[in-house]
Amino acid sequence: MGLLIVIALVAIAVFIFREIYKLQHWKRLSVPYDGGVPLFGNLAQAMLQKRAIALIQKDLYEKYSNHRYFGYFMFTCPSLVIRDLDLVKQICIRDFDHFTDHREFLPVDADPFWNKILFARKGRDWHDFRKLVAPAFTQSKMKQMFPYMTECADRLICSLPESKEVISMDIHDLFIKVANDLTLNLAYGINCNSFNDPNNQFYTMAKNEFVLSRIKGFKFFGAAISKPFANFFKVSFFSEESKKFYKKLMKETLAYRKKNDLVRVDVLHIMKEAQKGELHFEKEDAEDEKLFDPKNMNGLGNNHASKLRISDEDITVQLMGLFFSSFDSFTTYLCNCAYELTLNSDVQEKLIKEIDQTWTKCEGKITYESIINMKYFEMVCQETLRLRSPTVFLDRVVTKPYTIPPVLPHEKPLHLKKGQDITIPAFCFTRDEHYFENPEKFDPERFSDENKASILPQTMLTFGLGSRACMGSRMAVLQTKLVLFYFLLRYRLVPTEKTAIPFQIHKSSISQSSEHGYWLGLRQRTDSPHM
Ligand code: HEM
Repeated sequence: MGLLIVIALVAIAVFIFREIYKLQHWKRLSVPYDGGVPLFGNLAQAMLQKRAIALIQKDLYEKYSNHRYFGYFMFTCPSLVIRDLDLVKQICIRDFDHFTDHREFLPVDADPFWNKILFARKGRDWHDFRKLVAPAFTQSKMKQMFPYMTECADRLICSLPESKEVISMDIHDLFIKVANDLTLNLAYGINCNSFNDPNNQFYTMAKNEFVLSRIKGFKFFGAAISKPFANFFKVSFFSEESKKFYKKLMKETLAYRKKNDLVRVDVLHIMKEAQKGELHFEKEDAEDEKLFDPKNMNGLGNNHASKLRISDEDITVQLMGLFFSSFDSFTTYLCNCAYELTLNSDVQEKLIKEIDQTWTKCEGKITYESIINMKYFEMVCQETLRLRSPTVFLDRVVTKPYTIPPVLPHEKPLHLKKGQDITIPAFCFTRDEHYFENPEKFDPERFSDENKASILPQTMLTFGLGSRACMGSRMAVLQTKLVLFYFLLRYRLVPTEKTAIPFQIHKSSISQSSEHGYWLGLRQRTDSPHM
């Protein structure tokens, strides 16, 4: 017993010493930094739910306004925060081969399944996998899937209740059902109406699995501060039950298609094409090819022959990732856009006018081109991506040693070792007056033809930058437009007593969602050309 106590005390002492030593990381590298407490680093206020991570980063970003970078602690992990836009470009694009990976969210030993998702893959394995699936979300594929998206969005919005009164609701509840039904349709070709039948197995499973709960948050915090904790408790991103559910769903869908000789171009079909090595860029996807294709790495370039094959498990996890993105980032984006339209009725009216005109011009038969060519809609979506982007920061890990040469008089060469964590504070750039005048104002005119040239691409990082940028950005924006299109054809959004004004960023979320939900009013339109 006595020996056990001694061992425990020694282990605790070693742990504390390591934590204190880690907190000196930036001092040893002569990088400016702002303290941090053991275990929580600079995020203690976020853990106590007193200040959102976005705002903690913004405080530091403003404090170090004379620096191109500064140090901070993401829990126990020392991370270099990049303030300078040229450095952002260097890291994400020019010298990308030194920064090819994301930080490890869950160790492979704890959760091998999660580590098969493209986002979590590393180095050469990531490169080869991305190359195989890159043509999956291009313009030509979106066009092929467009009729399903339209039909689904229209059907869902049409099944909302009729009412002469303003309907007050948390629009997040509504959009999460939309996200479920749209994703199920796009991924597996399954039609489902979660408004009419909120207890259907697909929605129940997805809601339990993809809406992050406090318990999951606690598990992930444990994993973030201690790899042994993650490995010991086998902390995993998805539950065993949901893995089984989605594996079975895939198997049954494929069997049904085979039996009935059915071909449907959806994400499952496209992934199966990639598995057979039959997925390629189309001629019209030249722009996407530049965007989605990963860059050559470590000089191996295109001559490297990949032996990588896509397994059924790989497909299952990518489809679950699609659900997660839809439930999390896509729904937040949609809610934030609806919120800003509610508060900015002049913008909403202008958009409704454009929607009505488009509907009338197409005689109710909406096409891909008609949505893409709506200029004001694009401006509204871009401004939402700026002011209310779900993405608060990007992350990278140094995968090959790198030196940041000095530029400012007070700087020395900064040698970054392999494994050094990097944070790119996307939220802070969108709130910086150097880049956006009156940054807290929702103003789609920033993205008009006359004004948009002055916006620096590195300040708009919702979907990331460079070879690791989001592959679903086109799909996310297209779906957002379609849902809002059909929604605003039938309803106007108005504030109610319960609408949280001003917007407060959720204090325990890593994305920019609202602390007090999205209580908005829906007023049925009497002037709609849809009637
Ligand atoms: C509004 C919704 C979305 C937002 C804000 C978003 C944001 C992001 C961000 C910030 C990244 C990391 C980029 C980087 O580090 O440079 C990312 C990666 C990724 N996203 Fe999205 N995403 C959204 C929706 C989607 C959807 C719907 C899909 C699926 C079709 C998707 C698929 C991916 C994939 C596969 C990656 C990993 C790319 C790689 O590592 O090579 N995303 N996303």
